Formats: sequence, structure tokens, C-alpha cells
Amino acid sequence: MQSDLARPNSPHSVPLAAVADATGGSVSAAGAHVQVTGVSSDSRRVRPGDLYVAIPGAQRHGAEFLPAVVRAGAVAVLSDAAGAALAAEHELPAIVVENPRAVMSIAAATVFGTDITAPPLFAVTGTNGKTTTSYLLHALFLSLGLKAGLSGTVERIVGDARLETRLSGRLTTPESDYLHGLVARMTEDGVQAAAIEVSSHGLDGARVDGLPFESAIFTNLSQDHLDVYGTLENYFASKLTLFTPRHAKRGVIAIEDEWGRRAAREAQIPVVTVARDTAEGADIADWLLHIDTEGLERTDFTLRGPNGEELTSSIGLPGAFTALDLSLAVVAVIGAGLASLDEIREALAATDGLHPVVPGRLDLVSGDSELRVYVDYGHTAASFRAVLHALRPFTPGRLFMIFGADGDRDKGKRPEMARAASEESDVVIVTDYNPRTEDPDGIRRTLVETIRAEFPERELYEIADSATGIGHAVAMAEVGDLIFIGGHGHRADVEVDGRIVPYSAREAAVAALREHGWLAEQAPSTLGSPDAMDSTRERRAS
Ligand SMILES: CC(=O)N[C@H]1[C@@H](OP(=O)(O)OP(=O)(O)OC[C@H]2O[C@@H](n3ccc(=O)[nH]c3=O)[C@H](O)[C@@H]2O)O[C@H](CO)[C@@H](O)[C@@H]1O[C@H](C)C(=O)N[C@@H](C)C(=O)N[C@H](CCC(=O)O)C(=O)O
Ligand SMILES: Nc1ncnc2c1ncn2[C@@H]1O[C@H](COP(=O)(O)OP(=O)(O)OP(=O)(O)O)[C@@H](O)[C@H]1O
Repeated sequence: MQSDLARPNSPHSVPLAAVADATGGSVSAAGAHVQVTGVSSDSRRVRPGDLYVAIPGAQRHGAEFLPAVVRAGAVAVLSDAAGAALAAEHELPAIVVENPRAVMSIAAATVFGTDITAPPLFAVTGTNGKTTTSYLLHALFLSLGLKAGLSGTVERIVGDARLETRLSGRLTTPESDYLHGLVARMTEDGVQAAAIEVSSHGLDGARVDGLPFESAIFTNLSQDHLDVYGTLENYFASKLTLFTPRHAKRGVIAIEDEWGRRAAREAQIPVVTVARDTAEGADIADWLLHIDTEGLERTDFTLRGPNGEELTSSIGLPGAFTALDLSLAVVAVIGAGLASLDEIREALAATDGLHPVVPGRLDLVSGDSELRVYVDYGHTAASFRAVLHALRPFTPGRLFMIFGADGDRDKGKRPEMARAASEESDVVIVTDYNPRTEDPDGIRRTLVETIRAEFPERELYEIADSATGIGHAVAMAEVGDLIFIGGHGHRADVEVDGRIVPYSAREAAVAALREHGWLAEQAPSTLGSPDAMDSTRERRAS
């Protein structure tokens, strides 16, 4: 596992006793003169000089990995009594606390120095749009001439350096030791502003504790993760903890439905609200977004502030919701004092709007082929609706929707996903998505039965293999049609029967487009680069 970006290159040395003081733990006598230079809760990331945080997890106790941790050069342990006893067997000094995960952020902040200095950090939470809004923030920072950072589902970015999450533990919101190390590295590398995706799991797991967020953004809330939370109310309560002084100085909240309005009412920090002028919350929003023109290539908008100030600009993505995500980013940047509206207007005007690259979200994988094919990571009913609604008006032919549902996650959301997938599309192809340890036939059955019962007129195919389903859609498609592949997004693998198997819907789509003559043969390295992709510009012989 690579971990380089989440570590400062020149770490400081901190007395173990100082970490014990900060965490309120007791340190064994052997630790009196020990110095630590890093913190890790994952044995696979331990470096010489580290304090290893041995966490009792649901699957394992981190102390099980002490032999590997010692070999990797850890010099001390922070753990509960059971972990500390095992550490003594390995002659490692230990700080003993009741709940190691709860205080890990304090240890990490003390060692990595993030309690003293950090770039302005912008947190983004919500069911849909965390990744999108984080990339829009990142693109906005860059357009303002700032050195920028990002941490999210797809990758971690520090200036020009990038690390994919599949190489760094996969979590959208990594553990606090990782995040504090990453922020320390950002400081060291001169990053001037960073966007951090914050999941509800991250909030509950104390993963963002101790990070001084200048601003916290709430995009929206809809059904997801009810396997963990039981009710939307509990899920909402988890998200809302971000909007407290413990985490953030101020907030920016989209108030397009009752969840957003409640978030604004119940937040315990000063918040500013944003809504489209057509949305339910428009009458009370501080900032109003008007969509001037929608298209597949760009969305033109005007954002009006509470004092009559205006920003007319555009975003190089389809969907009014992407303009809303950008508005949240703009208002957060202004609120945090990072730039004025005039400076943002000037920066965006210089490039005729913002042209972000959001990996795996509304990702046009067909280049300039006459058949448009999008791959997208969205895997909730709300995101299906938002995207299909945005694409429908610009699809003169048939709209193909290819999707499946996650295994081992919130089974209750599957029927609503099937509805959302079918409402505005003409052809629906249900495939396997990411079954994990669940029986994929059973997952498809729920989706297919819902569509058959509620949309009997819909042209429906059940094709287990995702690549075959994509191939089938491309083979049937004609000029004017549009294919939307929901779920896989940026991912290059899926979990089947508990095993990680390589699979890229993006590559499957490009291969099918080539096979059926929509795209000329190209070297794979040009994949996804519209300029480099030759369209056959001829109607495929059907
Ligand atoms: C429910 C949950 O979030 N669990 C997370 C939690 O697991 P856990 O506390 O049970 O830990 P464990 O696996 O028993 O391991 C105990 C300790 O041993 C350590 N260990 C483990 C193995 C090893 O070889 N060496 C080692 O040191 C672990 O780092 C950990 O410190 O801590 C682990 C270590 O960080 C995470 O990998 C694990 O995420 C699991 C895999 C997961 O799937 N989490 C998902 C639900 C999640 O957090 N998702 C959200 C995004 C949700 C969304 O919006 O879509 C996210 O932020 O990613
Ligand atoms: N404001 C929004 N409202 C509804 N859908 C949105 C919004 N912003 C983005 N989306 C769509 O939602 C889906 C998920 O987007 P994105 O990956 O940015 O969200 P996320 O919160 O990071 O999701 P995840 O936690 O699953 O990674 C995509 O289809 C994206 O186009």
C-alpha cells in the first residue's frame, strides 16, 4: 500500500509524553524518553519512528499486527489495556487509553503539527455530490491561482501529486491518522486550500476530528446507508454533526428540500443557504441560482447574493445540479474569505467558465462519437433522477439506462433505484454491479421485478455481465441515442463473492464503441481524452 502523500517529507520529532498528555492517557515508564515522528493505525502503513495506534475494531484488534509493526520500526503504541498488554510483550512502550480511535486525532494532530498549522480546509458532506463538489472546489482554487489539495473517494491530491484511493485504503474519508498526515504534507508543500470529502461514516468514526474546517458544505440528503443507520433521521443526525463548532467555523447549505432546510435550522454554526430559484427553498435562501441555459456541453447560470451581488458564468458539465454544486463552492470560498465574488468572476471569465474534470462523474467516455455514452458513479435513486432528468431533454433518440445495485448495502433502496432508473429512460438494462458477498441473481431480481410491475411498457433486458450489457446497448443504439451507465464511475474493479475483480465500465464502453464502429481504433492511452478520440462520424451499419 502506498502512503507517501499522507506523510510530511520532513517529520518533526515529538516526545511520547507530550502525546500522552494531549490524549489524557498514561504512559509506561519505558516510554519516558521516547520520541515519535509519525502516527499510523494501519500496520501496513507503519514507518520507522511511528506511534502505532492499535484499535479494537469490529473485525480485528490492531494489536494482532504488533509483530509486523515492530518489524516496520514503530517505537511506541497507543491502545486500550488489552493492546498495551500485548505491546509490553513486544517491549514497546504504550500509552493506555479507553478508546484509542476516539483520541487518535489528538495524537495525530500533536505529532503532525496540524493543531498548529493547516491550510484552509473545506469539508463537503451530503448523500450525492461530495466528490463532484470537492472537485469543483479544487478547480475553483486552481482558477484563483492557489495551490490546492483534495481528499475524497477517487484520490488524494497535494499540489501536482496525486494518489488513487485504491492504493491508499479506499475509504472516502480516511482515518484521522491518515488525514492529519495528509494535511501536514499539504502544509509542507505550500497548499493554500483543500477540499475534504466527509462521509457520515467518517464523522461517526472520529475520522475528521481535530481538523479545523474553515467551512462545511451540505449538498443534500436522500436514502442511502440505511443498513447502518436504520432511519433517514439517524443518517441526517450523523451528517449534522459536521455543522457544529467542534468541526467547522461556518457552513453553506443547499436548501432544496426539507432536509436542507432542517440542516440550516439545526446547524450550530453560522450558515449561509443556497437554492435554485425553482426549488422549494427559494423563498428563504440567501443565495439564489438561476439556470440561464442548459446543454450537454455546459450549463450557464446566474448566482445572486443577499446584497444584490451577481455572478454570471458557466460550468462545463450538464445538469443544473452541477451549477448548484459550483454555487455551493463559490459561496463557501467567499464566506471563508479566500476570494471575493469579483475575484471569482474574473477568474472564471478568464476561462469562459469552470471546466472541471470530475473523474467518473458524468464522464463522457465516447469522445466526439455521435453516440454519447456517459459513465457515472451515482448509485442512489436521487442521483439517477438528477442525471437522467438532465440528459433527457438533450436526447432526441432513445435514452438507455444501464445499472445494477450494490450488494451487502442498504437493500431497501433497490426498488426506488429501479423506479428512478426507469422513469425517464426508454431502454433499461439491469446488470450486476458490485455484489460483494451477496447473490447477484437476487439483487437483479428485485430490480427487474420492480420495473416489470411498475413500468410494464419499458423495454427491459436483464444481462448479468455488465460488459455484455453495455455491449448490447451499444449494438442496439443509433444516432441520437444516449447511453448512461450508472454506478461504476472511476472504479477499475468490483467485489464478487468477496474477491476484488478488475473491471472498468469505462473500458468496456470504449471497447464496445470501437467494436460497433462508433469509435476508430485508438491506443488505450488516449482513453477518455475527447480531443484524441476519432469518431468514425459515420452512422454505424445496424
Ligand atoms: C464500518 C467501518 O467503517 N469500518 C471501518 C473500520 O473497521 P473496524 O473498526 O472494524 O476495523 P478492523 O477492520 O476490525 O481493523 C481494526 C484495526 O486493525 C488495523 N489493521 C487491519 C488489518 C491489517 O492488516 N492491519 C491493521 O493494522 C485497521 O487499520 C484497524 O485500525 O476501520 C477500518 C480501518 O480504517 C476500515 O477499513 C473499515 O471500513 C470498512 C472496510 C468500510 O467498508 N467502511 C465503509 C462503510 C465506509 O467507511 N464508507 C464511507 C463512505 C460511505 C459513502 O458515503 O459511500 C467512507 O468514508 O469510505
Ligand atoms: N447536487 C446534486 N444532486 C443530485 N445529484 C448529484 C449532485 N451532485 C452530483 N450528483 C450526482 O450524484 C452522483 C454521485 O455524485 P458524487 O460521486 O459527486 O457524490 P458522492 O456524495 O461523492 O457519492 P459517494 O459517496 O457515493 O462517492 C453522480 O451521479 C453525480 O453526477
